[in-house]
Amino acid sequence: MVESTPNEVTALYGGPATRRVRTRDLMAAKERGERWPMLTSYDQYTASIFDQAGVPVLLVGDSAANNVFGYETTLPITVDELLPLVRAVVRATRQSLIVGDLPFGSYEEGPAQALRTAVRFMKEGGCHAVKLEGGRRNAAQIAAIVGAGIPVMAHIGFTPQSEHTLGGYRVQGRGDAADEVLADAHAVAEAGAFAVVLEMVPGEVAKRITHELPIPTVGIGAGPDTDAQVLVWQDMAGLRTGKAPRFVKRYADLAGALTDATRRFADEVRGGEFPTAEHTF
Ligand SMILES: Nc1nc(=O)c2c([nH]1)NC[C@@H]1CN(c3ccc(C(=O)N[C@@H](CCC(=O)O)C(=O)O)cc3)CN21
Ligand SMILES: CC(C)C(=O)C(=O)O
Ligand SMILES: [Mg+2]
Repeated sequence: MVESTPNEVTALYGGPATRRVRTRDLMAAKERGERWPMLTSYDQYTASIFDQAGVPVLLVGDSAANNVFGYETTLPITVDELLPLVRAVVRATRQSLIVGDLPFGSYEEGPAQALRTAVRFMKEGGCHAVKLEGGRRNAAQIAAIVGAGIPVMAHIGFTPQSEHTLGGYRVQGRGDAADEVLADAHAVAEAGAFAVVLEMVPGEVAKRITHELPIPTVGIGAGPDTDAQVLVWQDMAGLRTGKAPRFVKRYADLAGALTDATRRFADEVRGGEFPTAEHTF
């Protein structure tokens, strides 16, 4: 058993904490059978809100490519573009564990490149762990980064950085292909990953992986039986409009709220109702 203090429990339940969540707290939560939430964050205000709301793990995802910078896919984003967002999220938080997502092209060349990039994320980004995509094919990269004392979150199943090989946004591991995803899951755990994201994997496959692996599984489109669940925050809060993936649940209508606020501000400026004396020096 991994030891846990009451503080660790409250952090994962979403209550007040006096210190950062650590990877061993997530392992302890798995052993207690507790599920936990994870969200992406790319800026100080959302980071601070999610941290205070008790989300134990925040991911500064390479999905900033499409959700911040307006690229079509995650492929174009660079380390230099993502690192300032990592720094912002780290500075704005006190209890969440911050994971930095290694961009496409920053780790595939081999363990040396992967370690060099991971070290930049820790030194310049100040995050507490890094994440990279790929199972067996990147197990050596995971082992090299972990060997240097940097916690790694793996990401298997549908890996957006390889969408052109996978043939688009498609569920991975259906039927016979389940063995491939299982082999990837065991490979990343053996390489030393502290957790693994399972993206768009059949629920039964994700359930089996979750039972077989000693490390926490984080599902996105992987059903209800993973140890944790992650969503892109703009999907969760309804800031992003348009058709969302089937695995998304919207918990707010931020796009609607912001559109309404914007229209009222614009109307009041046009009508001479803003500013008034109270806004004037
Ligand atoms: N805003 C946002 N949310 C995400 O979940 C997300 C990103 N961005 N960017 C990086 C990747 C890309 N991801 C995606 C993007 C789209 C689908 C999607 O359109 N899925 C459809 C089609 C599935 C199918 O064809 O079988 C779905 O209905 O789920 C899935 C995952 C997940 N990640
Ligand atoms: C969807 C999560 C797991 C991710 O990798 C990202 O947001 O970049
Ligand atoms: Mg990502």
